[in-house]
Amino acid sequence: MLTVTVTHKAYPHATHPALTDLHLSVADGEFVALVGPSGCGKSTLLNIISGLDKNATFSLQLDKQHLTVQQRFPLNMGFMFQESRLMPWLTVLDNLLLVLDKSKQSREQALHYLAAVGLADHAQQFPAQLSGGMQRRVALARAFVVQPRLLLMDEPFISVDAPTAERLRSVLLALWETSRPMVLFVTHDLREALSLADRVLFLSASPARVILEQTINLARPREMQMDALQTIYNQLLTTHPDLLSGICR
Ligand SMILES: Nc1ncnc2c1ncn2[C@@H]1O[C@H](COP(=O)(O)OP(=O)(O)OP(=O)(O)O)[C@@H](O)[C@H]1O
Repeated sequence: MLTVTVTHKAYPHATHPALTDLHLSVADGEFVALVGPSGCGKSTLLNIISGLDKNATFSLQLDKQHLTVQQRFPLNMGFMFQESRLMPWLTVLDNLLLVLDKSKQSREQALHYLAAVGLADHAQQFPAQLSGGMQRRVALARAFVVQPRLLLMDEPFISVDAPTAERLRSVLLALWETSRPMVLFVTHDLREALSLADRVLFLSASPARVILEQTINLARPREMQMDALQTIYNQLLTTHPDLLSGICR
């Protein structure tokens, strides 16, 4: 179990803190979606957890052990951002090897994950030779190739067309089912959150707090359970219309 508490985060010269007293936890093997309005602090939160942002007062506990910034390696974190963030001068394979050591075993592992996302035949191509959806699949493979215990995803399927996003979500779930890392998945999109997560945490406007939590006890793939999903969706919209303002429904 990972427990996160952000006591205070303010950007220089900002009139208000970006985050105060935000608390959440993720169980082993759990897929958690974070849904909240634009600007509430979702990316800030992931940056703090990842260690990219060190200017915050916060605590991370893994199985009740406090983790300092230097001690995060047990989490073996994988990342996926709003853009693919591939190195354009490296081949697809080398983009994966960048996050691994240079052993023969790593190369095999990278090729294994490229095959798992359907890109076995594209290992020697450069990112610019791939479509946007294929580049996201490379980014997914790169996130999983480190065999993360924690995966941080910041709106990874934003600005791709709906069928491509659907395909990427099913690739993500297939990868996740094989190793079951803890996932924190940020999205504006309530339907995306409900289709993926075990638990959805709804965040308030800035500074973000968890104001509602919804457990989704439905087997995956959830396209087979549209009626049950629609019921949860309708209940949320009926019972919490104010909380869901600013979220894509
Ligand atoms: N580098 C920065 N310097 C100053 N203020 C920042 C910086 N990054 C973010 N902020 C501010 O902090 C607040 C939280 O931003 P953040 O990007 O974390 O929100 P978000 O919920 O991820 O937004 P979105 O959903 O639009 O991506 C916002 O008010 C934003 O303007």
